[in-house]
Amino acid sequence: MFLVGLTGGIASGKSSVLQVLQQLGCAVVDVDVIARHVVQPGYPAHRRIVEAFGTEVLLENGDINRKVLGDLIFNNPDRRHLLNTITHPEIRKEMMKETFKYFLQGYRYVVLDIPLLFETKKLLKYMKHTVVVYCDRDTQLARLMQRNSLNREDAEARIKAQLPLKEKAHMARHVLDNSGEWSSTKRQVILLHAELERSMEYLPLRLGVLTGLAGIAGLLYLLIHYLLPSP
Ligand SMILES: CC(C)(COP(=O)(O)OP(=O)(O)OC[C@H]1O[C@@H](n2cnc3c(N)ncnc32)[C@H](O)[C@@H]1O)[C@@H](O)C(=O)NCCC(=O)NCCS
Ligand SMILES: Nc1ncnc2c1ncn2[C@@H]1O[C@H](COP(=O)(O)OP(=O)(O)OP(=O)(O)O)[C@@H](O)[C@H]1O
Repeated sequence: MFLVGLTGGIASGKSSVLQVLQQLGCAVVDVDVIARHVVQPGYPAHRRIVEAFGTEVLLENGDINRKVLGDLIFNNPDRRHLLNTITHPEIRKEMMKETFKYFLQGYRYVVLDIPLLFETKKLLKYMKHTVVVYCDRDTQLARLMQRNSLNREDAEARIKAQLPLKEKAHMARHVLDNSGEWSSTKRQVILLHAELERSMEYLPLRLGVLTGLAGIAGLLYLLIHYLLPSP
């Protein structure tokens, strides 16, 4: 099985792309969904967030007030780092569990939507393919302000909390440009899916070649050690 790391910037369109890949039959893991799961009341990360940031980051029902916590961390790198050290190990554990379940189900590859793949770098070495969902800065800002009902300043702070999207695009093996119409992005996703599927066709071939080479090495070993007369 191999892993495909899907990433991008805040509101660049990762979830929308992931949804299409899921509809096409891919095994997908959404790290933002996991990040919401591991901070529910009763989970260790929830307790540690309250210890670190105080009860003002809680709603009346005990859930994390995501708007308040977001405003606290997106404007302050130290607080952001603190939240990351609390949540990221829990997120990674859940991610591994979900990926392993797909492995047991026989999926040949899993697409993981990891917003901070290039920032934290911890998971990069496990990704056979990296995909960046890119859009130009003005479009990103406008979509973020609209989706999260944010003013320009707060939206810019959220964008600045991540590596520039252009830099991420340079680092990725595949780039999907989501600056334009959604129909254009969808076409790019379908082409990417076809490419990932094709790359799997070579897997049995590679396994065959490796098995063949191992067989030849074994035969040579037998020949040298048992069949050839000792000098
Ligand atoms: C700060 C929180 C409460 C804000 O919640 P909110 O519902 O407003 O946003 P949501 O979780 O949907 O995240 C939206 C996007 O924000 C960006 N983002 C989230 N956390 C971070 C972070 N620590 N640093 C930089 N960008 C981040 C990502 O692009 C993400 O896709 C939440 O994002 C959070 O708990 N973050 C810490 C966990 C984390 O790092 N998640 C990112 C995936 S590893
Ligand atoms: N091509 C597009 N045209 C118009 N709107 C779009 C397009 N692609 C995405 N959007 C909208 O932009 C917003 C951000 O998209 P999406 O939620 O998929 O991004 P994301 O990268 O997953 O965001 P985040 O990780 O920050 O939650 C959504 O409101 C989505 O409907």
